[in-house]
Amino acid sequence: MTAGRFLSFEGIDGAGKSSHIEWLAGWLRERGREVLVTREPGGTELAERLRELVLHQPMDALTEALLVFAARRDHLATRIEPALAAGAVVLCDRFTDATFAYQGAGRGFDLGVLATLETWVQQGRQPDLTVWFDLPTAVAAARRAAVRAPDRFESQDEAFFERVRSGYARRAAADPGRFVILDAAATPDAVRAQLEAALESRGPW
Ligand SMILES: Nc1ncnc2c1ncn2[C@@H]1O[C@H](COP(=O)(O)OP(=O)(O)O)[C@@H](O)[C@H]1O
Ligand SMILES: Cc1cn([C@H]2C[C@H](O)[C@@H](COP(=O)(O)OP(=O)(O)O)O2)c(=O)[nH]c1=O
Repeated sequence: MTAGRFLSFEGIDGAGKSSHIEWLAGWLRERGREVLVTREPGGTELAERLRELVLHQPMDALTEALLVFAARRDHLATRIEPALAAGAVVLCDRFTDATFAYQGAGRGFDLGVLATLETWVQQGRQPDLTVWFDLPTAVAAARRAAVRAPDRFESQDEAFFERVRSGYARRAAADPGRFVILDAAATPDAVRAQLEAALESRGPW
């Protein structure tokens, strides 16, 4: 049986992740792969309920970190691990790098506590590949303003998103073999071409 592959997609809000994940799912299905498209926080009934709270309910940074990891635990145990065991490619819109970027760098929450939670919850599981859609915060802000009402994160100021972007840069530097960095300020066609080239170079799929 074909081995499962776990891909995560990261970037500040408005970077273009959602727009490209569906395209990539089609690209993989054309190659005969079983694909699970999912997201965090979310991906299970319980985790989607926690997502609603995290995105809309006021809470402190520790509560926020515990809830995203609780959601992650349920998602990993009941959906991601079974899909990987069945040979699927899992495309996950955000994973633990987002926690280090948003709760860690963005909110200033203790990175050591996050690392402990990461170890407990993931028991060694990491994405095989993480695609970081990187772009200047002002470009992402302009895209967000054009399309949707902001949640608790999207309503943060530009300085917050600068910290989040730096947080992603540190995670990428610490694990360069796992990360692919895309220039997400490019046109949609150019972003897609970068993504396709990155995937081709990591095949066969
Ligand atoms: N490369 C791009 N150039 C211009 N606009 C884009 C690009 N990629 C996505 N968009 C638009 O920006 C907005 C945010 O994209 P989205 O995929 O929802 O981002 P994310 O999931 O990373 O928050 C959407 O309106 C989308 O159509
Ligand atoms: C996974 C995760 C997401 N988040 C935040 C980042 C995003 O602002 C928000 C939801 O992510 P996302 O699904 O990208 O939002 P949208 O559907 O609006 O594009 O949750 C964290 O703060 N920590 C986390 O661990």
